[in-house]
Amino acid sequence: MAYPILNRAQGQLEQGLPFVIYKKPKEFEIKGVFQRDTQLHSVTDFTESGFVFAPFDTVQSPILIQCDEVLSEVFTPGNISTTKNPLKKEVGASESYERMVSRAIEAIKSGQLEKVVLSRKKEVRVAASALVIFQRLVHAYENALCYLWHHPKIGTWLGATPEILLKSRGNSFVTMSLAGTQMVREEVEMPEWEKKELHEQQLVTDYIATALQDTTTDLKIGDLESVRAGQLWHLRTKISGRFEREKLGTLIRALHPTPAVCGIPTKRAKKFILENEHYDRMFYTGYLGELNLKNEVERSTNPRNTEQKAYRSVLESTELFVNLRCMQLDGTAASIFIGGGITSDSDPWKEWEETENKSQTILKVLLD
Ligand SMILES: C=C(O[C@H]1C=CC=C(C(=O)O)[C@@H]1O)C(=O)O
Repeated sequence: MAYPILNRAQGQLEQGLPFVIYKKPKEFEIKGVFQRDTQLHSVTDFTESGFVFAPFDTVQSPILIQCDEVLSEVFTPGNISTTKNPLKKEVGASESYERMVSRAIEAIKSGQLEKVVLSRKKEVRVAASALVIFQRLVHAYENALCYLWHHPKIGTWLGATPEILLKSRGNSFVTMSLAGTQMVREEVEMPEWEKKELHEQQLVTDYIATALQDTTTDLKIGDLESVRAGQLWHLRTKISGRFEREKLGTLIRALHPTPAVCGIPTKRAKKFILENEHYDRMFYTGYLGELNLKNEVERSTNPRNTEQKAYRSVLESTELFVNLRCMQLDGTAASIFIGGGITSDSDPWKEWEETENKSQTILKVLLD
């Protein structure tokens, strides 16, 4: 294996011990958090430190992998093969998804909901191992958080997500409103967005801004941007501000689940999801990442004086991502999770196609 940290992960898998290996967006480092026993730790008040893995349903506690050992290794980007042929799209499975989307549109038009994010699970057989898939992910998706997470009492998950839930250091934080999807067409430099997508994303931005008002100060809503995630474009607005460190748990609870993965109003959208999707999302559309992790930061004592030596200080930071474009791996059986936001302007067939397009992010790294 190209990286010793991957051998360490392989050893952990063989011994049936919990771990996570991951690469953050645009960073050139693979990190690993390894736990020495099989205990299932959970997060209770967000003062804990470790790697958090939270389900969509807030009724269940987030899981924590404890930092018994933390390793990191320089990552060198390069091409490794992923499939180049467009994969055959599933035929015939679309009807029940389209019916569910139509029910959601009716609920929205009748005023019960404003927006709801619906999803499904796609099952495929794979020959590649978890570690091989992880390596393909980190090479294919430079701008995503790519991860392989394992706990013997829960299972194995992998993914490449473009969405930040919360990034905080000291008293400042950044989050984002990400919604609206279209396929990349290489002949078009920048995508054009329809009213439906702009509306869908604006709903998310407005919701987040309102949800954060009581817990934060100096709230800034950034510009609307088009961002690329693999073969997909999304609309994104960065939202930043300041908060009191002791309120980290309140902030996370205010953000999750955002209308980018659940809907508006949250409670009714969640009820609609639980009653209509007919499968368990588990950790898909939950969140994952570093919670109160100590990171060494290089600082200059005086930025104007270049001769003065830099010194290292240790800062606690939290960096959480929404668990999108992910899969659960059980031996050779992979379940890929995909979904999309439904508003009154949605077209059931297009929504089905969007989930098919999103599934390519993971399918691309599964085939041999
Ligand atoms: C729920 C998913 O995407 C969300 C994030 C970005 C764009 C979305 C959309 O266009 O609908 C969704 O809100 C998913 O990819 O499974």
